[in-house]
Formats: sequence, C-alpha cells, structure tokens
Amino acid sequence: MLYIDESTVKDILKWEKTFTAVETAMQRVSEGRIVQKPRTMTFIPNTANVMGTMPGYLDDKEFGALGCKLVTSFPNNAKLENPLPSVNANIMILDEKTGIMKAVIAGTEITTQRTSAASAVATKYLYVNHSKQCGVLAILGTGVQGRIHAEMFRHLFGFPEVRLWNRSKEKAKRLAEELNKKYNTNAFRYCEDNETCIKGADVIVTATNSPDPIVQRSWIKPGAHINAVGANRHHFNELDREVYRNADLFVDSIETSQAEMAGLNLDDNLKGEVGAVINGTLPVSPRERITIFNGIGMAVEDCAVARAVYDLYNQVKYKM
Ligand SMILES: NC(=O)C1=CN([C@@H]2O[C@H](COP(=O)(O)OP(=O)(O)OC[C@H]3O[C@@H](n4cnc5c(N)ncnc54)[C@H](O)[C@@H]3O)[C@@H](O)[C@H]2O)C=CC1
Ligand SMILES: O=C([O-])C1=[NH+]CCC1
Repeated sequence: MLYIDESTVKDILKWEKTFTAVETAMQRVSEGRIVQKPRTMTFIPNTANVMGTMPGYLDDKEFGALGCKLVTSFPNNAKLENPLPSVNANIMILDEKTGIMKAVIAGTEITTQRTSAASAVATKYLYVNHSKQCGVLAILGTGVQGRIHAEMFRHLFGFPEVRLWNRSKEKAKRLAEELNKKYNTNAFRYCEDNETCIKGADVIVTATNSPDPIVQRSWIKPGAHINAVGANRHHFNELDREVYRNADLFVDSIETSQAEMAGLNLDDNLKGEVGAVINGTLPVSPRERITIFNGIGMAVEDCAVARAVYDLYNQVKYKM
C-alpha cells in the first residue's frame, strides 16, 4: 500500500496547484458533478475534541477522485509541552473502477493548504476580480490557519500590509517577526487588539476557536470581504450576528452548510455557493456591500488536492 507522508506532500504540493484544485472542486459542486454529504462527527465526551469522516466523489478529468478523509481536531494540541497541530488528517483515495485503495496520503498539509486556498478562491471571485483594493489584510488567530492565510494571501494578492492579532499576543508578535524575517519585509504587523486589527482592513480572515464573536459590524469597512474559517464546532461564532445581518453570505456547499451551520438563519443572507459565482450563474454583490465566505471545508476539496498529490508523486517517482 502506497503511503505518501507529510514531508513528501510538503515537498511536491505548491500553493498554485492547491488553488487550482480547490477552484475546480468549488466549480464542480455548483455544477452537480460531485457527491458529498455532511461529514460525520464523533465528539469525544467531556473534551473539545472531535473526529470527522469526509467521504466524497468528484468528477473531473484533472482533479477527479473518489476518496475519504479522516480528520481530527484536538484544539489543545498546540498547548502541549511539545506542541502538535490541532488538526491532523489522512486521506484515502480509491480506484474509481474497482473500488480498490490506490493510496493513503498524509492529509494535514493538504488540509492546511486547501482551507486557505478556499478562502483565496472566494477572495479572488468576490473581491479581487472587482478591482477592489488589496491594501490591508487582517488575520485574527495566528495558529496554523492564520499563518498559511497570511503567507498565501500575500503571495497571491500582494497585500502590502498584513495585520496579525491573536488572543495570546506574544504568539502574534512572534509570527510577525518570523514572517518579516523570512520574506525580508516589514509588511507583517502585530496588533494589540482585534478592533485595531479589523478597522480599515480590506480583507479579514478569522481563524480561531473562539466561541464568542471577535468581529463587530461597526469595525468593518464598507465593501470589505471576510473569510470566516474557524470556531471548530460552531462555524459561525467568530462573527457577530449583526455582521451576518448586514452582509452577503457565500458558502462552499449549500448542502453541507445547511447541516453544519444550522444554528444560523441562513435564509436571510445566504446568496449561494462560490462555485456559482465562478461559473457566472450567481451575480456578485454590489461594490459597497460586505461579503462573507464561510467555508466549512469540503471532502471534494480534499479529493481534488489528494489526486493532484498522487499524480505529482507518480510523475516524480517515474522520473527517478
Ligand atoms: N473551515 C475549514 O475548512 C477548516 C477550519 N479549521 C478551523 O480553523 C480554526 C483554526 O485552526 P488551526 O489554525 O489549525 O488551529 P490552531 O490551534 O493552530 O490555532 C487556533 C488559534 O485560535 C486561537 N484561539 C483559541 N481559542 C480562542 C478564543 N476563545 N478566542 C480567540 N482566539 C482563540 C488560538 O490562540 C490559536 O492561535 C479551528 O477552529 C479549526 O477547526 C481548520 C481547518 C479547516
Ligand atoms: O474541513 C476540515 O478538514 C476541517 N474543518 C474543521 C477542522 C477540519
């Protein structure tokens, strides 16, 4: 059985490839060329820990795959003496004709990249493509997702200022220093509080486990775009309800969002799927309207990126 480990995935998977795979998966969702149900969640009693199973099928020449991700979210892993990622995953991909397993692929880096890529796809189609300004990016939460969003968004969209806020301030400060050094810049700035981080920002990313709102409506600039990524079991808790009431909401999949975001009154502001915007079947919002992308993460994104990794691995292997 072929196992492609994390360090190999990190070596061969480039952000641009992940972006294209996720963009394709989002389009196929809105074309009905996928099969994907809400994930099953095994909540481990008396803890914040959860294990999810995410099976999916994606019909596409380049990124099509039949697969299943097993993912755990153990939010306290980051606080261990030897910290570990909070989110860990493996992805199985199966032969579509025989159902036989082709490979198990380490899925932690894939999950990291594909989540940020989904936000980037949404940002491209809901914001960047409408000639809106990419001046200030605000990142709330500087864990694994905060870091990848900061790096990937600056790389793809060239934000000259990336603000970083975290509940424990030292962590945000350290990340700003580290990224400034890595990219030989002073673009990454640490913020003392979430309000300062958000005010005047063009694009906002929330990537925390906060059960309470960390974004207030009055702090957001007209026409800004928000990618709400975090909050673990409660995908919509990072934004105050007033934010949802005064914005256009876009999701990755209506079907899975209806299950996992059931506590939010989606009917009020839900415009539809990002895939439909990409395909031109859903209009974009007026310029001054705030937009939210609430991506809860899709199995078919994992299938698409896993297929890309499998093909890249085989190309590299056969060349040797
Ligand atoms: N939508 C999706 O597809 C995905 C969503 N996620 C979610 O994104 C979030 C971040 O994931 P990672 O960066 O991997 O986790 P992480 O553990 O690396 O970072 C979590 C961050 O949240 C902050 N935080 C925790 N509790 C908080 C609170 N009460 N208020 C403010 N900040 C708080 C921590 O300081 C930490 O910096 C999690 O909720 C995770 O479940 C992760 C992967 C995929
Ligand atoms: O879609 C995903 O893989 C996850 N969503 C929340 C934690 C992991």
